[in-house]
Amino acid sequence: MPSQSTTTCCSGPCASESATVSSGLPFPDVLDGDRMVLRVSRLCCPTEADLIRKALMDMKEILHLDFDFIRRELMVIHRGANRSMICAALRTVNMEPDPDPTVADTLPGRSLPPRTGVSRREWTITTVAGLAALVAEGLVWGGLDEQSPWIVALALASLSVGGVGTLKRGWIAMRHVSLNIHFLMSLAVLGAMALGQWPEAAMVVFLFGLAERIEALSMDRARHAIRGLMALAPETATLRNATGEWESVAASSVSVGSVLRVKPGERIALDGVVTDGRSDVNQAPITGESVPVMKETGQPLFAGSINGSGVLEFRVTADFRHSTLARIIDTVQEAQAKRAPMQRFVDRFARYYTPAVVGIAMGIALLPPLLFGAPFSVWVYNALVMLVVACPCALVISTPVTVVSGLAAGARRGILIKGGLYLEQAHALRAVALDKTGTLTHGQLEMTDCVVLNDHDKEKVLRLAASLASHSEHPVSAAILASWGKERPLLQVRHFEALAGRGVRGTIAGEVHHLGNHRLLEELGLCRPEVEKILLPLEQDEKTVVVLSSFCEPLAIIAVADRMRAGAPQAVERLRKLGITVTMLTGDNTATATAIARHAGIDDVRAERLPEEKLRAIEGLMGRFGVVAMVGDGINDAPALARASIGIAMGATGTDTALETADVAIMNDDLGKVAEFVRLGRATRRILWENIALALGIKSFFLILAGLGVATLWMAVLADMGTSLLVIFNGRRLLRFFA
Ligand SMILES: Nc1ncnc2c1ncn2[C@@H]1O[C@H](COP(=O)(O)OP(=O)(O)OP(=O)(O)O)[C@@H](O)[C@H]1O
Ligand SMILES: [Cu+]
Repeated sequence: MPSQSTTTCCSGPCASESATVSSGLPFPDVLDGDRMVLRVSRLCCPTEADLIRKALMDMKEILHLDFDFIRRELMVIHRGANRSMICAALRTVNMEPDPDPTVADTLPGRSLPPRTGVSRREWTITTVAGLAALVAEGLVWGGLDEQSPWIVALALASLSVGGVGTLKRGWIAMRHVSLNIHFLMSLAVLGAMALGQWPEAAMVVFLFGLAERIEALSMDRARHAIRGLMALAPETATLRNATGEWESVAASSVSVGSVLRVKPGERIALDGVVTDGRSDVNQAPITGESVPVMKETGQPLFAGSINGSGVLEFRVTADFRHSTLARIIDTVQEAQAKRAPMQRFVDRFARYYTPAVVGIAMGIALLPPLLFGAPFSVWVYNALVMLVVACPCALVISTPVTVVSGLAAGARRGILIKGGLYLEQAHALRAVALDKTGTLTHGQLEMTDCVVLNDHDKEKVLRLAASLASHSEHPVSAAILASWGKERPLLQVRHFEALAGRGVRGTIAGEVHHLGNHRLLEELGLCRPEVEKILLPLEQDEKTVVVLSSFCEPLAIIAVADRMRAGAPQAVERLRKLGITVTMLTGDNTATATAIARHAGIDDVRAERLPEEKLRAIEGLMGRFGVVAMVGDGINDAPALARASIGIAMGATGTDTALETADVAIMNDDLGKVAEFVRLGRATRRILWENIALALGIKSFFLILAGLGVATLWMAVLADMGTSLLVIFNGRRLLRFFA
C-alpha cells in the first residue's frame, strides 16, 4: 500500500476552505480555553487542515483550531476536551496524532517532526507504477487501441500499485465533502477510466505520486533547516565527577555549576565560563562568524561552538535547554509559527480563489452541453482538468516555505529574527537610527583626562568622583570607578540619585555633590567660561566629558573615551548604499557626538537626547520614513527599541534582555549585519512575490487552456505539482542566501 505512509506529504491544499486555516499566535483574546498541541505526521498542508476541521467541527468542546504545517502540529483550543476523544475523531479522517512526545522530543529544537524521507520501497512502487503507465502510453502511441485488454491490464496494474493510496485518501475526503487534492485526483482518475482513457488515468496517478514524493523531500529539507542548527550541540560532555575524575555523560543531564572539559577540535556541549585553559573557539553556530575567538579564564563559551587547538575547562552556566543555542532555535521556531502579512494575504486570497474556480468548472461542465448540445463527456473532462489546475496548494505552501528559509538563513548567519513580519518589513526600511554607546562604539569607556580646578587635591577629588560613580552602572561612571581602582577606599554617599541623561547626585560628608554632563552643570548654575574652555576641546576630540562639582563650584573635569567599532564606517556606508538614511541617536553632548558621527560617516546626528526624547526622535523618523529600525545594545535603550518598527539589538549573545526586547537580535557585535538583514528581507520579499506570480501565472495559463478544451489531465497534474515544486525550490534558495 503506497501513499499511506507518513512520508508523502500531499502537495496541496485544494481545500475549498483553506483560507480559514488560521495559524500562528496570537490567538483572539476571547479564546481563553485550554490548549493542546498534537503532532500529526500527516499534516503537511491545508488539505489535511480542512479534513481535520471537518472532523472536529462538531465537537462543542472545541473552540479553535490552529495549524502549523512546517512543524506538522495541530493546536486545539478547547474547553473540557481530552486527548483520546480528539484522537478518535482524527482517526476517522485518517489523521491520527503521533503518540505523546517523549522527553527528548520536547527539548528545544527537537520539537520538530522526525526526518521522514522517502523509503526505497516507496521509490520501487513509484518506479513500477511509472513503468507500467509509460508502457501503456507507448503502446497506444504505437497504434494499439486505448480500450484493448493489454492496455487496460497495464493501466490497472499501474493504478493498483501506485494509486490505491491516492484513491483511499480521495474517498475519505469525499465522505467529508472536502474538496482537496486527493479528492480531485481520484475524481480525475475515475473520470478518465469512465471515459475509457486508461493510459491517461495511470499516468495521472503516477505523476501525482512522483511529485508528491519529491515535494515531501524538499519540504522536509526546509523543515530541517532549523533542526540542523540543533545538531550542532553534541549530546555528550566530559564532566568532572565528585571524585575529580573525568567521565563522559549525556549533555542533557549536566547541571549548572558543573565543570566540563573540551579537547581540541571538540564541540562545546553547554554554555559556560572558562575556568582553565586557553584556546581559539569558532562560534559560528551562534554568531555566524567563523573567525575563531580567543578564550581564556573568565570568558563565556557557547554550546555548539567548536574548540580550536587548546584544552578548556569551564563551569556550566545554563543547562541544555537554556543554552544560547537552544534559545536561538526556540526563537526561530516560534518566529516561523507566526504568520507574516504576506501569508495572511495569500490565505485570504485563497478563500475566494478556490470557490471561484470551482464555480467556473461547474459552468464549463454544464453550460456548453446544455446550451449548445456539446458532448457531456468532453466538457466534464475539461472541468476535471480545471479543478485539478485550480488547486491553490502552490500558492498557500509557497509563503511559509520562503519565510522559514529566510529565518533559518538569518539564524545561521547570527541574525535572529523573531517573526516573518520583520523579515518582510525589512524591504520597506528607509531609515535606521543607531545608538552611539555600545553600538557604534564598543561601550567600554576609559578615563583619559582629569583636569582639577582651583588647586584642589587631585587624589581627594578623584575619590569623590569614584565614590559617586560607584553607585551607578552607567558606562561613564563605570570608567571613572575603574580608573580609581577597586581596592582603594571610597567615601560614604548618602541620598544617592541618578539623573537620567545628566549624571548622578549624592551627599558626601554632608555636602551635595554632582557628577554629570555639561547640561547638568548649566542646570546647577555652576558653569563658568574657564570650565568651558577646557571642556569643549575635549568634546571635539570625541571624548565624553563630565564635571564633578560640590555645592558651590566645579571641582574637576573628567573625560572618558570610547573606541569606535572597527567596521562601523563600512556598515554605515553599506546601509546608505541600500538607500537607507542613517541617524545617530545619543544622550551624549553634541560636540562629541558630531565628532564620532563624522568619523563613522553619519550626517544626521541627534545628540543630548533624554530617554523620552529618543522615543520622540524615533516617532519623528517613523512619521517621515515609515518603517524605521532602531539599533541598540538593548541594555539602556529598550524603550526606543520597542518603539521602532524594527528593534535590532546588537551583541545579543550572553544578554537575555537584548534577546527578549528586540525584534531582531544580532548575536555578535558586527554592525554590518544590519545591512545583511535588510538584504535578506528584500530577497525574501522578492521571492514571495515571485512565488505568488509564478503560481498564479502558471495556473491562469492552464486554466485558459482548460477552458479552451486543449489541456489534458496529466498536463493539469504536471502544472499543479510542478508549480508547487517550483515555489518550494524557489523559496528554499533563501537558505543559501549568505553562502
Ligand atoms: N550615571 C552617570 N554617571 C556619569 N555620567 C552620566 C551618568 N548618567 C548620565 N551621564 C552623562 O549624561 C550623558 C547622557 O547620558 P545618557 O545615559 O542619556 O546617554 P548615553 O547612554 O551615555 O549615550 P548613548 O545614548 O549614546 O548610549 C552621558 O554621556 C554622561 O555624560
Ligand atoms: Cu556652559
